Amino acid sequence: MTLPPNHPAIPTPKVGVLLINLGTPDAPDAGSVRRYLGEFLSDRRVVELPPILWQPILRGIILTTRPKKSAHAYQQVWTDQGSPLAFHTRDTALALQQAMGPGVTVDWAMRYGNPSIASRLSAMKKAGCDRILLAPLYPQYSGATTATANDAAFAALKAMRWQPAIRTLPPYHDDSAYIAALKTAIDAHVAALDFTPDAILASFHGMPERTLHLGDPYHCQSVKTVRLLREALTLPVHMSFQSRFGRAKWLEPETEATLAELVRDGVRNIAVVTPGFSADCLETLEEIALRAKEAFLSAGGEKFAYLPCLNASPDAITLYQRLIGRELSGWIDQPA
Ligand SMILES: C=CC1=C(C)c2cc3[nH]c(cc4nc(cc5[nH]c(cc1n2)c(C)c5CCC(=O)O)C(CCC(=O)O)=C4C)c(C)c3C=C
Ligand SMILES: [Fe+2]
Ligand SMILES: [Fe+2]
Repeated sequence: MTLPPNHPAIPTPKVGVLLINLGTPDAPDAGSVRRYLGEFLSDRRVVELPPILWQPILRGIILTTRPKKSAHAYQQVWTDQGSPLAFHTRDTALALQQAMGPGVTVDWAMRYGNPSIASRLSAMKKAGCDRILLAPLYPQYSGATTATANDAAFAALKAMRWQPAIRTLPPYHDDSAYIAALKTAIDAHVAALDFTPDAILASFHGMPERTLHLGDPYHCQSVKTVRLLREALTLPVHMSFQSRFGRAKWLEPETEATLAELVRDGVRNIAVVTPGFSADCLETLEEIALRAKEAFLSAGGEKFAYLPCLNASPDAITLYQRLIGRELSGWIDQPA
């Protein structure tokens, strides 16, 4: 049968993996930060208030005051490669592509800002990917991170006549490969320090406390990660939540308050890790490595080290190959 002239060419089927992270402004200036925060904080998975109440506060107060302050913070961590969150996520995709070989197409996208999930899904589709694994890089599941990343992907698929088949990466907070990657990285970073920490503090991004009561598993999954880390590491491991936003009650204990309390309990030398972040970003490099350090030292602490996220390290690539290879079972001949 001859195909009609407008019939789409049928490409050779390919498997794709889309790594997804939160998103970041395009530049560290107030205008770019305002655009980014406007999109991020209008997501009802992030701020769970009726738009009729929230949008006037967002547009009238937050977006008129916060972008300038946040832009200043971004300037302190920005590099010649751009925003750390973006370039670490890009480097992770490039290294994973190398590791997985040409049988799988690995790409990356951001939930807010660029490159958008819709644009990368469309590019993958054009490149012939008919089976795509969405991989939100959040070890602990939350509606505000994992679910909204998948929502954005499904919203983009809604506009496609011929959709690829989709799978999504489950949370990996208690996966032995994740705990092993964290342990290897933490042990190596601690061994390279010029002091021996009295303790480790694992600081997770906070969430409004009501999300826990409404059934979001983020808090419990973070607690389980810490329990498993305690079993894997020799140093004592404490836990806290950072990055408070707004007036509601957030998960406790809060990071800076915990650091001050640790000093009161006699801890002088500390190493802080952020196992809930797959890549270093504003919240780790500015809030922890700069501001929390300052708070710890002013409270009477003596030595503070921030240990980097897994980023695109060989440990991270081994981890993602394992997690992703498992989810691609039946889609590729041999799980990676
Ligand atoms: C209601 C507000 C927020 C919720 C809920 C929230 C959850 C949440 N966020 C991350 C990871 C990241 N957040 C980052 C920045 C950031 N987060 C909020 C607010 C909420 N986050 C704001 C306003 C900002 C922007 C910076 C600022 O103005 O202070 C980032 C870093 C982005 C970057 O560009 O580097 C990450 C990563 C998680 C994991 C999470 C829930 C579990
Ligand atoms: Fe956040
Ligand atoms: Fe912050």
